[in-house]
Amino acid sequence: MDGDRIEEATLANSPADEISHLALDIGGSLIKMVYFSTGREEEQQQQQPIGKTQKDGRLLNGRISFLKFETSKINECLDFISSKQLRCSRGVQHSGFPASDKNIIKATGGGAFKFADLFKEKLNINLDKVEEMSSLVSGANFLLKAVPSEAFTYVNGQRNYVQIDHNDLYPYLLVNIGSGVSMIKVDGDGKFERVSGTSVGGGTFWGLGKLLTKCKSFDDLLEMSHQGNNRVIDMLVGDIYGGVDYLKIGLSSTAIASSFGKAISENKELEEYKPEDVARSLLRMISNNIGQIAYLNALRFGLKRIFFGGFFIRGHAYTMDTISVAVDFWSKGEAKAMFLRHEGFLGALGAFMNYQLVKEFPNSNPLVSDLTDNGIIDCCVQVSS
Ligand SMILES: Nc1ncnc2c1ncn2[C@@H]1O[C@H](COP(=O)(O)OP(=O)(O)OP(=O)(O)O)[C@@H](O)[C@H]1O
Ligand SMILES: CC(C)(CO)[C@@H](O)C(=O)NCCC(=O)O
Repeated sequence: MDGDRIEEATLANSPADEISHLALDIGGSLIKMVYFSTGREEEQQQQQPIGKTQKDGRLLNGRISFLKFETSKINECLDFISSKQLRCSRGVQHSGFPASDKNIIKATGGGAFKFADLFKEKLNINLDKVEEMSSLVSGANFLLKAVPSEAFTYVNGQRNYVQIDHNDLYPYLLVNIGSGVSMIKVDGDGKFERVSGTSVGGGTFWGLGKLLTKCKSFDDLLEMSHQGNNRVIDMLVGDIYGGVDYLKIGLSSTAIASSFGKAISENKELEEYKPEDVARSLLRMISNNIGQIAYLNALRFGLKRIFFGGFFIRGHAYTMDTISVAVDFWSKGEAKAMFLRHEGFLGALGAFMNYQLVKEFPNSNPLVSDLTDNGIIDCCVQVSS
């Protein structure tokens, strides 16, 4: 976790950068941070992509960077902000952002309520709350419209990037798999409805996985699941049907009939199972379940595209594969599961969009297409002069 934070921070924020605006999504498990930083003034002058002052403000080049912290270690996040604030306050004048923004941070997620007093006490910062579902939606819409190659399908171990037609984006189902899962029908910019949710989500995988395998980190649990074999613990159709398929109801002998079902008949203790196999069955059970509920909601509203976000996915091949297969299986190939490269940052990005700074991001701006894998989107924002 620390490694992630430090690595991304170093990459994202060179000494010359000035952080001006920062937004947070403080969730049940993780705090996601998105911030805008500019280069030095000389660089700005050299780089102006459009090179002109707009009637109502000026354009600044910059980059949006992404960081995450564990919510249980919120002090790390406070320390990070506090260390950047010095630079930020110089940057406020330097970049031309209004000074009044200095002590206000846009924040979404439950922690924007829970930790508001802590931010005030420790940093003298007021959290300006942005509603969680609307943040998720504006973050997803921003990424889908602004960032080329943001969305992809995952089929047979292959990522296939999807070109999004801006005129044909809506409606879609957004499934955000955080600690819990929210399912949102999105009909346009700011037009959405949370149609379903489930408490069996990323927190369940991490919580149960930690108890059952004694692993120390989420990434270790994922890695374990990668090594494991779910057939050791899951009861398959073939286990019940003596090795044959049950094709009349569309189930092959290798389909899971009952997640963790073998643990009953085998009469073994937990210690007798390999943690890797437990992790694999757990990941499969939760991913399948989410894929199925997502499909049912897509069916309910006639939606063909389902975008999956949230930090549970973590770009993990087996997770994406299980979700894709579940959606494909239940929809008989009618609905498509799609994933997002900035999966975990939808809410934080949405809260950031609430500053209404980013004016220039469509594909026409060449800087935007320069998305790197280390958590930075170059962009151009418009500020009042
Ligand atoms: N380094 C990590 N530490 C903890 N959980 C992680 C980590 N990486 C991925 N996860 C997974 O991501 C989930 C949290 O995802 P996310 O940050 O999107 O949700 P959240 O905002 O914390 O939750 P909610 O929206 O329900 O409040 C965890 O429950 C876990 O399954
Ligand atoms: C409560 C939230 C929205 C907090 O992010 C999330 O954890 C969630 O959607 N949980 C699922 C709750 C339910 O719909 O059963």
